Amino acid sequence: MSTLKNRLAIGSDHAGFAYKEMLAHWLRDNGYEVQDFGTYSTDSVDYPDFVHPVANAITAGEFERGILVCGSANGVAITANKHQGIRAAIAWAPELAELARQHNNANIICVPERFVTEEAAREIVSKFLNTAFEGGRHQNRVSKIDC
Ligand SMILES: O=C(CO)[C@H](O)[C@H](O)[C@H](O)COP(=O)(O)O
Repeated sequence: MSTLKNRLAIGSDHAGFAYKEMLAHWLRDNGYEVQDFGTYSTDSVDYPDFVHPVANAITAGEFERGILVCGSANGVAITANKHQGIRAAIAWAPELAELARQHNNANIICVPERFVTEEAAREIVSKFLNTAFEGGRHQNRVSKIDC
């Protein structure tokens, strides 16, 4: 049964394509419903073209959480965070994904394909999906992000 909790939006540019494909297959094998917003090859593209649709789908309430992949994760994070209500965090280690959920209530995790292994990428995404926001003092801060 499809619930918002197990529906995920995923996107990448060409430099994140391989890991986006790997992560999408792995997540589907683990029971998630994954909508792939592209890109769909390693042909050079512009990451904003594939980030904005993911961010828009989340802010529209179609998904609670998203995964974005590019070479360094910088481009996809910078772009996603232009959207009100998006809290996109870069993580190159599982601990950073965990903190992004615990302290920042991140709703998008950005993975740097060119700087982490496939296994690390899966661990990062797993931490992102399986860590709760701590609220409390952190909620006061998160509530002040959108201007
Ligand atoms: O924004 C980025 C760099 O900080 C992303 O990592 C892109 O994937 C990267 O810029 C793509 O680089 P390329 O040389 O055009 O493959």
